[in-house]
Amino acid sequence: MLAGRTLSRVSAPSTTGTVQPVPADDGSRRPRPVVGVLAMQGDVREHLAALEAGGAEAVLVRRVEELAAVDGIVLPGGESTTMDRLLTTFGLREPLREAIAAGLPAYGSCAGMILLADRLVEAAPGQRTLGGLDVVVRRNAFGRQVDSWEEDLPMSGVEDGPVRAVFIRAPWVEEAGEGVDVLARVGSGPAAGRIVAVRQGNLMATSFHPEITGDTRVHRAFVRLVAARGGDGSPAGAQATHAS
Ligand SMILES: NC(=O)CC[C@H](N)C(=O)O
Repeated sequence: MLAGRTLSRVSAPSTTGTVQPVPADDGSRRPRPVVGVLAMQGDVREHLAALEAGGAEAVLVRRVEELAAVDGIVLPGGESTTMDRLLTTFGLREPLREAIAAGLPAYGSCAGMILLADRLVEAAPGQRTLGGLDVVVRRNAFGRQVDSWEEDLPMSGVEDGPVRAVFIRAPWVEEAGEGVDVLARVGSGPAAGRIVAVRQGNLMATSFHPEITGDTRVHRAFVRLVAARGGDGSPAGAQATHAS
């Protein structure tokens, strides 16, 4: 899918008359991966902008056909119980769950982390997740006194200094399975030491919202993960074709 898009969109005739690809913005010749943002509810626009700035072609995903066309997907911040209901209404729950289980790279921020968790503490009655991450996530973990919290946190896989972590009625990872890499923990305050960013294979999640800070390094890290999957011999996009 990636190669096809490049040829149709960014090819230009050279002076010798042969067709040569135009290098991408970052100077590499790799095409931009197509990354969807689940657009049921939440801060969809912020993720679209951060993904575009982070080197992806960002598209909305509301329907199964749109899901089948992406190389990776972002599950935004918002309200996980509402997204849970809308996933069923839009007929996306099973296709998305299957695509993630089959290896579609996914990044969840805040409510998105909740959607990716295999197990929840403080779930709303009847609330379901898509799963994929071998973690226990506690919803609204910071409690009433620390409803929102901001801190600069070092995050592994993100170079050039700490990221501004903005927590809004945020979850944290209460337990992480053996295959889960912890990327960041809260550094101070009552929640010090709590796990707030993780990666497991093609899945990433943060309790915080990098999409609202103007710092695109976390999205860039996810776009690299998506691009690596497409470029490592596995057919990019193939993971989602079963969903159509
Ligand atoms: N900012 C957020 O995404 C908050 C998550 C919200 N508390 C939930 O359970 O979905």
